[in-house]
Amino acid sequence: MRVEVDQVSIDVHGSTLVDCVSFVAPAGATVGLLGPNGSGKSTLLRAVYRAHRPASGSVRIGGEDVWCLRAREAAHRTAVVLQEEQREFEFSARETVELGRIPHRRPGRRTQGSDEEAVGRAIELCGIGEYADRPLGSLSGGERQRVAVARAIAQETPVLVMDEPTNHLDVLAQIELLELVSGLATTTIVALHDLGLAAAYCDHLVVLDRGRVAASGRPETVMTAALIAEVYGVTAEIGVNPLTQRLAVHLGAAIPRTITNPVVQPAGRKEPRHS
Ligand SMILES: Nc1ncnc2c1ncn2[C@@H]1O[C@H](COP(=O)(O)OP(=O)(O)OP(=O)(O)O)[C@@H](O)[C@H]1O
Repeated sequence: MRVEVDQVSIDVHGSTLVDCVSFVAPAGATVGLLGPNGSGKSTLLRAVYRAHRPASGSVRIGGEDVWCLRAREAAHRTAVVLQEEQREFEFSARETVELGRIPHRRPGRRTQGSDEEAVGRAIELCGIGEYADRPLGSLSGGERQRVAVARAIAQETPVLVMDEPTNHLDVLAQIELLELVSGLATTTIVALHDLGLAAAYCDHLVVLDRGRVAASGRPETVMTAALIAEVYGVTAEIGVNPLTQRLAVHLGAAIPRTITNPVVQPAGRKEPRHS
């Protein structure tokens, strides 16, 4: 299902955290949302999964504005994996994955066969069968993260929103997760910090810088040394990974900042991150 983010601006306590952001995630695409700490990725994602109403602009999923959908309809369209999920730690991993089926249940109805199938499939896809019956509180951060992904997959939505899902994961688990996500038929919007993984596994990248889109497009066009220097302030070289033939990002060093007397900046003007 296609996701259209159209001129979305988000204000919190009088500050504009996301400023007129637009992009389209075609049906089935994996879109990587990049940007330094505090650039507005999580805030923008909250508008996509209908947790924060934008001050202006719209998010349309399958052509419908998410704020015109009832909560249940929205939960049928979008599943979410957040950075640090607060869950009931006494629930088992399997019970946590079963929570993904709640939007599919009629009030008062028991679990159906289709629920069990979806949960079983998600547990297998995410490789969590070994500890499916252990309480969440006894699992490592990485294991809990996989359970959160399995819960979202069990929800069987056409759209998946993930906020830094590779946190806590070892290198193998990070690669497995991105291979899994990029292979799903769902439209996925995923906030990532690892530029190499984003370039290698996403179909489209959107780079935020201080709440605005600094670049958007296919990884080959977006992921340039100039963009990384401008947005992150780090030297970089872009190449091809000889093992995978995918795009590779080699990071160099921090570019020294030149301080240009911030005291005399006119009100409202943003100081360049680097010069
Ligand atoms: N409720 C709030 N009140 C005030 N400022 C906020 C609020 N929520 C977020 N911010 C600020 O908005 C900016 C964007 O935050 P956001 O969490 O969206 O960034 P991010 O790109 O996801 O960052 P990170 O990569 O560190 O997770 C930050 O400077 C943050 O401090």
